[in-house]
Amino acid sequence: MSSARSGLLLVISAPSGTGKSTLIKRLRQEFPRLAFSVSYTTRPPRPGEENGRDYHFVSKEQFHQLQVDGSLAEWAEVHGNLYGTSQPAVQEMLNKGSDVLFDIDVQGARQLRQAFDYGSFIFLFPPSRQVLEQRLRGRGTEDSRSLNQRLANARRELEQAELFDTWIINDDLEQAYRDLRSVYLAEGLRSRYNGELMAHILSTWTESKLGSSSDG
Ligand SMILES: Nc1ncnc2c1ncn2[C@@H]1O[C@H](COP(=O)(O)OP(=O)(O)OP(=O)(O)O)[C@@H](O)[C@H]1O
Ligand SMILES: Nc1nc2c(ncn2[C@@H]2O[C@H](COP(=O)(O)O)[C@@H](O)[C@H]2O)c(=O)[nH]1
Repeated sequence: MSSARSGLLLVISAPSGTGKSTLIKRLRQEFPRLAFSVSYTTRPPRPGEENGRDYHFVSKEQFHQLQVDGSLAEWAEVHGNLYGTSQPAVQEMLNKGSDVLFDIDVQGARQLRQAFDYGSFIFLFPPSRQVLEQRLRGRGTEDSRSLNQRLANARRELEQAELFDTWIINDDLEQAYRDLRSVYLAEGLRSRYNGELMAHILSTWTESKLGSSSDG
């Protein structure tokens, strides 16, 4: 017997360059049921990024209007740009029963913790500062100002890792993916059954116990 459940919220945070997007991409390829919360940002697109798929790229004025309209479930200034989660888009995905994945910073995760009374909050650690810097440099997307800002912010973000339910070290990519996948599957299992179903099972147990005592 199964019961209806609303979608899961899977919130992933990490210092810039740790590998969130890389792992999220793999998870979404394996689990197409997993919807992605496409954020708004005032950051300019990087080569290869697509408006509406990676982000909704907006001006500061447009972002401000979204704030005023109350359309953002959370928002934050991250590495000098504004980022925010679309409240109506997330609501629509949850209403459809989709599981929703968020790639957001620690400030945003903190706000989502308050906005929703459930969800699985995952923090990814880079194996070291040196490796994080290598990955950011290797990605080749940041100018030196942005790179330094992202590295400077990393320490502050790591210091807030206690906010999260699960920590995963993204050293070996295969291992990190297996860990992330396991967390997602375990969350699905945890939310599959609700209190009503458990009460039903308990009630049948009580009845059969009464039956056996009258037999004996
Ligand atoms: N386990 C890994 N081993 C080696 N390289 C990795 C690993 N994970 C990710 N990378 C590489 O590190 C770089 C940064 O990864 P990615 O863009 O996924 O980081 P991110 O956390 O999403 O960063 P941002 O927050 O800036 O969007 C990429 O070039 C990616 O290919
Ligand atoms: N608080 C929020 N943070 C967000 C959101 N979308 C992305 N992010 C985080 O911003 C940084 C930088 O991302 P980048 O793509 O410019 O490298 C990273 O930590 C993201 O997780 C959001 O909607 N809200």
